[in-house]
Amino acid sequence: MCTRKSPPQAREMVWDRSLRHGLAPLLVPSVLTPPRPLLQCSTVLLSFSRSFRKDPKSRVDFPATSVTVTEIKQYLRSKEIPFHDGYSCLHAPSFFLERGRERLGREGFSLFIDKTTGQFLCKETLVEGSWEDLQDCVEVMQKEGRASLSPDVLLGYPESQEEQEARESELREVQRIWSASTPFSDLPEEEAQLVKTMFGMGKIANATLKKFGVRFFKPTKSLVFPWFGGRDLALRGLKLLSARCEEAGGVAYADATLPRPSAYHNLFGLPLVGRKDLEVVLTGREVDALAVSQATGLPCLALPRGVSCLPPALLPYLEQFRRVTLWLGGDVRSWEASKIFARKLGLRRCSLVRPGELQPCPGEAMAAGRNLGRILKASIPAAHKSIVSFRQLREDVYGELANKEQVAGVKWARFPELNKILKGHRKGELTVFTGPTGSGKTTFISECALDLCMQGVNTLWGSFEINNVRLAKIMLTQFSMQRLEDSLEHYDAWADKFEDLPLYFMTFHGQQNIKTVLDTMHHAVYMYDISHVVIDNLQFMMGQENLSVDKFAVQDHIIGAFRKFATNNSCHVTLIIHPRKEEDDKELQTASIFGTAKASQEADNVLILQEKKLVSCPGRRSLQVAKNRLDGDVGIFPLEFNKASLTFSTPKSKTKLRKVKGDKAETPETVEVAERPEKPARGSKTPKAEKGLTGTEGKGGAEGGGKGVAGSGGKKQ
Ligand SMILES: Nc1ncnc2c1ncn2[C@@H]1O[C@H](COP(=O)(O)OP(=O)(O)OP(=O)(O)O)[C@@H](O)[C@H]1O
Repeated sequence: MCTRKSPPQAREMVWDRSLRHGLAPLLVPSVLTPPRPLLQCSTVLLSFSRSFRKDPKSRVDFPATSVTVTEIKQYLRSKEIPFHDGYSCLHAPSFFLERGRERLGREGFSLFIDKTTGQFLCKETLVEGSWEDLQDCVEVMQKEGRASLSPDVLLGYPESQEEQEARESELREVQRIWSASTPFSDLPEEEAQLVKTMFGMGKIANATLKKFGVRFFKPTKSLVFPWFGGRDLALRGLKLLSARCEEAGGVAYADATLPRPSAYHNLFGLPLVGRKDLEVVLTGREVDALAVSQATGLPCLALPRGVSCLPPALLPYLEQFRRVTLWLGGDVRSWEASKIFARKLGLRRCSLVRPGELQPCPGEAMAAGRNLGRILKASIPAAHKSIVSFRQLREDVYGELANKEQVAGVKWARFPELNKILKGHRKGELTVFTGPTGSGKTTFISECALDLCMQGVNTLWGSFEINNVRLAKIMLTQFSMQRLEDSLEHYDAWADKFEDLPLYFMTFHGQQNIKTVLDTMHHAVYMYDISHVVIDNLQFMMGQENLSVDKFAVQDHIIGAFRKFATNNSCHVTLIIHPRKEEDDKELQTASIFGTAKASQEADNVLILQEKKLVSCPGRRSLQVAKNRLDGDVGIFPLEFNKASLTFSTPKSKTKLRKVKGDKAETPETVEVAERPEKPARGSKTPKAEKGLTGTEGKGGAEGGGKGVAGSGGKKQ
């Protein structure tokens, strides 16, 4: 919605800051400096020379130094600052409040310090900053013998004129839409009912809509959800939800926010929560919050970006609740998200509504006449023990069986062949990807990851070989499907859309220490709910390890660490590994992956970019799935490269079908899939796979597609 541009200088400044912190949001949109949301932006302490740029992203940067909760506690104790250990934050008395203004007792503690990042927020004055800012404030106070500090002691950089104009024009737009939209009680009854039906909230009363301030914007036929925030509960922004009837019969919903999603930190319903409320229901959609609130009378909040993320900046606002029930939706994705968010919120206080036929999302449950209170009562505690019985697992198992398609993961839009073989992209898995040097590994994985990212998979890139500008250029070209060099006038329009993708880059380049990389990945998962990390490539983590140790052992250690990370964080890791030196005319096999068999054992999926070095057909590539832990189907399909858009596709003309020979797949002319093979006896060949089965002809080939896979069936951690 916002199209203003920032001057190049502004972009550079933000970029530099991100570089310093090791993690950069893509082409940071300083462009869209939003109205200051619930939180103040990062700040500069006047008494110090260290400075921070005031930009909307600053609050989500990677900390210059990581801090542990033990260190935070030790520091507070050493400074004799009382604190209370909360769920995601430590609570302390705010020193930004004048003496006497603060409320007494623990309940009055209004300074919240994130236990994972050290980031702080004073909920009374809305001053916020990094862990370093907080220490600076304490030092100044103690040095000057003061009991409190004025909130103004922390100042942000002044906005550039352009930034200020952009912010003001955005605010005007928010106000314009808000005043032009109509409260439901002012709509003719018939029209109001029609709109409600269109948005699946036929049973929501006008009184509920009024309580939450929901309106209708006629020009775009959208629902308007307001964001009231700040100390004065002023209008900070809004979300517009539109509905469109599809030809197939369903209704498609689309939303847009002002400010843009990365700065839209509205916990919808927050102004209705009382200071003393101890229980809350979290939903993924505003309409669901209305349903829960109306049906149960419980405090209910909707997350600003649904199931895609829970920004840590919102955590202080959820600290007051002793019980949080997550009812994010009725599908597997919502279920996975609720388990991940519960970890951030503190497992002990969270319970989850398990999606199921009788437990769809709240809006649907209400429409179907279900008892929402009863569904909430039946929610299950998020904390689980490490040893469970089948009784505790049986619902999970049933859920997986009943929702096979959703469990199979996110489908690629550009690679239907990959869906046929791998079924989808799933959280918590490790994919190892290899291919000859210079064959196009980075280019291919870039498009594969972009495809998923465009469908809402929050993605983090670790590109150690090529720098982020080049990588972003490749991705933007793939995104726009054209040579942007030839149409620079379209650059900004595409870049605007590209900026809204949930895409982040580590700013490392060249050799990196595995611990630093893993720390950054952990941080990104916490901050942005990353669910796909791409590492290009493993060899760049080998150099800094102790070289007196066998290099294969080092590689195995690194692969083990990524495996563990993927499992523990429900995050998919795609790891590019170079192959060993092979003869040029030979196809690669799983065993060609550099190092020991550990990579293929630990991986859930092994993908190989095969390159056929034919004089008659140079540059011919195909993608082989050599291992697929989900259901064992393996196969290979040809890829055609479009040099202008840097994209891959399957050639349209179908020619002769070639056979898959176990791991040694010949370059095919069309898709070939071999179903999961029976395990061969030790030492024997994989006869059926070697016969080259395709389609559903039979079962052959080991997990990994055949003889090249050493120790297939390696255990997950
Ligand atoms: N199928 C293809 N046909 C021709 N050129 C290609 C193909 N795929 C990629 N390229 C081009 O080849 C070059 C190298 O591609 P890329 O960097 O993706 O390879 P890589 O396998 O990742 O390389 P490395 O082994 O150095 O990591 C790029 O300029 C890219 O545009």
